[in-house]
Parts: sequence; structure tokens; C-alpha cells
Amino acid sequence: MTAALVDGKAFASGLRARIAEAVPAFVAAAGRAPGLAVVIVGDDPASHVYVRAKGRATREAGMESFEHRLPAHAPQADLLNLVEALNADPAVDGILVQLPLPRHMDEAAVIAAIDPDKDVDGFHVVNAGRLAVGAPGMVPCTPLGCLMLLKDRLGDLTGLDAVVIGRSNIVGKPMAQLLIAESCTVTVAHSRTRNLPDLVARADIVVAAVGRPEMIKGEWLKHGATVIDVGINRVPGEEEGKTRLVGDVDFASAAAVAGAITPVPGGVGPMTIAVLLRNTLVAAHARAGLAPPEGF
Ligand SMILES: Nc1nc2c(c(=O)[nH]1)N[C@@H](CN(C=O)c1ccc(C(=O)N[C@@H](CCC(=O)O)C(=O)O)cc1)CN2
Repeated sequence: MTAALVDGKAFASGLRARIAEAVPAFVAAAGRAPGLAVVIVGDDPASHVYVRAKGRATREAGMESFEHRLPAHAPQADLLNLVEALNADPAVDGILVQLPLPRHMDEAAVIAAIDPDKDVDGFHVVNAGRLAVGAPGMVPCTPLGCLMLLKDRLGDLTGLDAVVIGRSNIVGKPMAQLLIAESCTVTVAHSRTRNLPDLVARADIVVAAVGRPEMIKGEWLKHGATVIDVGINRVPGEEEGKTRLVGDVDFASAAAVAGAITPVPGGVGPMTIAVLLRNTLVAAHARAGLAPPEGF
């Protein structure tokens, strides 16, 4: 392996510590702690793990955590009523509805019901629009976390060629917007792109968020490229009945060519929750009429 390992776990832990240090100043100014409400519908085991981790991280940062659980068969109206109540609750600065939702629910309709100024996931169309035009707003946690890792590693990104593989509303599209705002030359590729290896070969930055285990090969990469792997795919392990996590990048071959690469696990994943806390702190300042917290 020649690539440097981009340690997202360590970066996220530093970010969370800085957020925790900033919370007392908010409490002193606003007379209350920032509040994050997380809503989970159904029994998906992985989602429950993430929601528990979010609650724990919120409390560790000195913020108020409000957790709401609805059964898998709950009607969509119950979820919309809960979101309405959270929109109106002055103790709640951020609202997050854990995805995926059960199949009978319309994710877009639920996201649209969240007050855009409390939308700490940054998924509301108002926030997508704000990001597209360069206006202040809530930015989706995973892509913002990727950008933080890239800037920490590379500094100024101006003029660099970036390929984003994946075009989801949650990662691919906002990632591309963030890189455009940093003056990168951005190509958005996806599972149907015909000449993907050729596009990847030109890129200084590769962000893989396509959801296909180990699809991006080291042989495709430009020597020294920075590779950010957003994929979290569970695949069969070496031992019978065991599984392991892999990214969208074939780590072993990529690490031999890249300049730097995020591992899976321990790369982008931990950044998602750290940036969620950052977004909650930012939302709390805005709702309290305070200037944005510095350094985030
Ligand atoms: N409303 C939202 N739903 C979902 C989001 C989101 O940002 N908002 N993202 C994902 C899940 N997610 C957070 O919710 C998340 C995924 C992964 C990790 C993480 O730290 N992963 C670890 C590995 C964990 C494991 O062992 O399974 C890592 O990569 O190191 C954190 C948060 C979908 N839903």
C-alpha cells in the first residue's frame, strides 16, 4: 500500500470534541441546549444502530436528544403529524427522519414536511436549492463530511478534476454541488456511465457513492489521486456465515495507486454523525438569532 489512510474516525472525533466545546457558549447565550429530534419508523436493525449512535453522540456533545419511534405499520399521517409537532416545538432545532422509511411511506412527502430551517439532514428541496445557488442552508451530512476530509488532506481544491460516482439526492448530487463551489471541474458518473474507467483516470479526486461493492478498481485511478469511498456494503466474509463491510472501491488495488484513500469502515461513515451535530449547532444558532458558530 502506498496511499495515505484518511482517518475519518479520528477527524470525526476531533470535530465532535470541538462541537462539544462550542455548546456551552450557545447555552449561555440562548438559555437552553441545542435540541435534535430523531425519528425512526420500523424495525430495520442497522437503522436502529445508527439512531442509537446519533442519540449518544448528541448527548455527549451536551445537546438535548429527543428520540421518537413509530411502528413499521404506522400510517404516514402519524409520521407527518409528528413532524408537524416537532416543527412547532421551540426546544427542537434539528429534525431527522431516519431513512429508509417503510415502503408504504413517501419519503419525498415526509422530507417536504420538515421545516427547512430544522432540516439538519439537508434533504429538503429548499436546502437542495440553496446549495445549488450558493445560498446559506443546511448541507447533507455525508457529502459535507467528505468535503471536510478532502480539504483537510488537499487544502485548496481549486481547478482539480473531480469525479463523483453516484447521483443520489443524498450524496452524489450535493457532493457535486459542494465540489463545484470549491472551483473543481466536476463530472458526475453513475452505474450507466459508459466510459467510467476513462473518466476516473483523469480525476484528482474520486468520490465513490454508487452502492456497488468494490466496483472501482485501482487500475482505473490516476497515480496519486485522493479517493473518498462513501460505500458501506455488507458482503459474505471468508468464514462461513460471517460478513464483512467493504466500500464501493476495491481497497487493496486502489491503495497501491492512490495518494490517499478512506477506509471502510472508519472513513466517511463516522463523519456523517459528526456533521449532523455540526448542522444541529448551526441550526440552533440561526433559530436563536445568533451569529453562526465560528470554525465549523
Ligand atoms: N436521515 C438519514 N438517514 C440515513 C442517513 C443520513 O445521513 N440521514 N445515512 C445513512 C445511515 N447513517 C446515518 O444515518 C450512517 C451510516 C454509517 C455510519 C457509520 O459510521 N458507519 C461505520 C460502519 C458501521 C458498521 O459497522 O456497520 C463506518 O463506515 O465506519 C454512520 C451513519 C442511511 N440513512
